[in-house]
Amino acid sequence: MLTKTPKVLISDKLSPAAVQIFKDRGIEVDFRPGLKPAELREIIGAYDGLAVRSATKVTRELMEAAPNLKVVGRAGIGVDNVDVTSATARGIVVMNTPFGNAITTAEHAIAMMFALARQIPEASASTKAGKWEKNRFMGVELFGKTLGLIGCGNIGSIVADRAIGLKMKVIAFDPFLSEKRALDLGVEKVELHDLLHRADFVTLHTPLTEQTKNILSREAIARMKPGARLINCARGGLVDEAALYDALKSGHLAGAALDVFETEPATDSPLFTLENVVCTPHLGAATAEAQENVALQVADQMADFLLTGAVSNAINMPSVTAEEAPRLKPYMELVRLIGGMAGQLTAAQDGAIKAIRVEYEGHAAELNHRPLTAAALAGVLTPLMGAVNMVNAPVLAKQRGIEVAETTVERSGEYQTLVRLTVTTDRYEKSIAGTLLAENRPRLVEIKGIAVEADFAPHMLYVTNQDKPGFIGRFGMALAEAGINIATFHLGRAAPGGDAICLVGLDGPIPEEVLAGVRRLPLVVQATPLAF
Ligand SMILES: NC(=O)c1ccc[n+]([C@@H]2O[C@H](COP(=O)([O-])OP(=O)(O)OC[C@H]3O[C@@H](n4cnc5c(N)ncnc54)[C@H](O)[C@@H]3O)[C@@H](O)[C@H]2O)c1
Ligand SMILES: O=C(O)[C@H](O)COP(=O)(O)O
Repeated sequence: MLTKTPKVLISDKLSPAAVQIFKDRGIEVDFRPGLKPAELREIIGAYDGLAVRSATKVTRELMEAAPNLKVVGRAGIGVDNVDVTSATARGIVVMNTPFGNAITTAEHAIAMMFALARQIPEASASTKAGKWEKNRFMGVELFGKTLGLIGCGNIGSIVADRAIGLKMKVIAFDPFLSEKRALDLGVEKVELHDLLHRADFVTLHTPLTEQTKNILSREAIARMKPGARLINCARGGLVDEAALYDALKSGHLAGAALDVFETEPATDSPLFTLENVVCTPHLGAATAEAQENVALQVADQMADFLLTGAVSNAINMPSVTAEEAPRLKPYMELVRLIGGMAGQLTAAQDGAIKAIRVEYEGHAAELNHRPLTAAALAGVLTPLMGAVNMVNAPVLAKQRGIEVAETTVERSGEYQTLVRLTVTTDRYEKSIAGTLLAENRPRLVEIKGIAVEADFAPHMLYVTNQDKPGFIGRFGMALAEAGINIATFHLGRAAPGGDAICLVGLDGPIPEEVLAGVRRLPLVVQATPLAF
């Protein structure tokens, strides 16, 4: 959430509805579709949010030039034009609008299937050319034919519904489609080789990922039923275009309808020379209704995130609803503080973190934990790795093999609400717990199982010592002699004469030589400066 007015750039042709939403929500917005990549890199540094369709390539280089960028909003579904891995590493939220153009795109796939079956584009061009070639265009019926869906998610299932209405038999290959969902949709779940062997029409509806890239390879195309027709309204990279050309040219396939291409804009392709190929320039989502839907949705989602911290439809972080965001806000601060303290103490002791556990007790147990745990991880990791936020923290923790666990205890103990964070390194385990007091004031209540009540101050000094007479006097004197004012002073101990903790709030950072002096005092075990 920002304190200054956020600024958003719209770099693709979005409906003007998006501009209006941003303005209405008090966000500064610039509408600059059609910028060249270098021009975009020049100006992106000024923006907190970037709204795109598929034309803008949100690359690592672009994001490196965008130190203020917090959110990329995709007005549409496919995010293959966004380097999500780099965005995540940089702590940038990537969100899309998963449903806004699904019906429109499914309708386009059905339109393409009809266009292929009846050669409508060629027949139209011939008729307009005055040829009246009534005998040239012999089509095929869809009735009773088998339609093979590769990918049966939002769009695939709408295509299935419409095709069943046309009395087609629908089969689907989708590893994530359950038998129950297939049954509900009225489609038969099959393996890819079976689908290729049986389908008269094959239609693609998967995202473009490392797994789906080239899913219709030369070998897969060779296995398609002779005379079959292909429809691709998903992504160009799903199909080997050279192999498709060969299969169409040889007559192995009867036709293909392509809305998407490996390289876009596609202004030249051998496929364009073939009569049995129908093409549209990535028009799947191009209806007034769909464009209005995705523009409104992406603008609202981005505004919610920038203004309130609510997160919907993010690809790379857990959701936070608009209702949850204000409830989570004070806890976000609490976990940032206790996480930051744990991280600073870990950094001071040079331990390699093996595990981080976050326990939520009482009221805290009732909250949406995933974003809180992500924020706690960010708190721990920031002192060790530099700027980490709740977007990249879980990924960084995973990359470093840190085991992350969350537990909830519904019943509250001494505090009505409590969050305890435990960091386990290769050498020790350290826990820090905090609560929220009246008006959501964060309060530290426990360190290493020892009760220590303290407010967080921007500068603190954490000292562990042996609980023996003389420490407090010498410690106070050391700071006083250096002219350092103690703002707050908090003590705790495991047992009389045992390990003790002293946490002081200071008016500013402690100078190195004073810190060294404190470390040399008798009974002091360690002294670590903390900044929040
Ligand atoms: N032409 C256009 O203008 C246009 C418009 C919208 C969407 N799209 C494309 O359509 C794609 C699908 O959109 P959606 O809303 O249906 O997405 P979705 O996430 O709802 O569905 C995708 C489906 O693909 C399945 N899948 C994933 N990997 C697979 C694999 N290896 N093999 C088979 N199935 C696999 C998933 O399980 C899921 O069910 C988008 O990712 C986008 O690239 C294109
Ligand atoms: O993935 C999508 O939503 C479609 O490919 C639409 O792309 P577009 O917004 O560039 O039309």
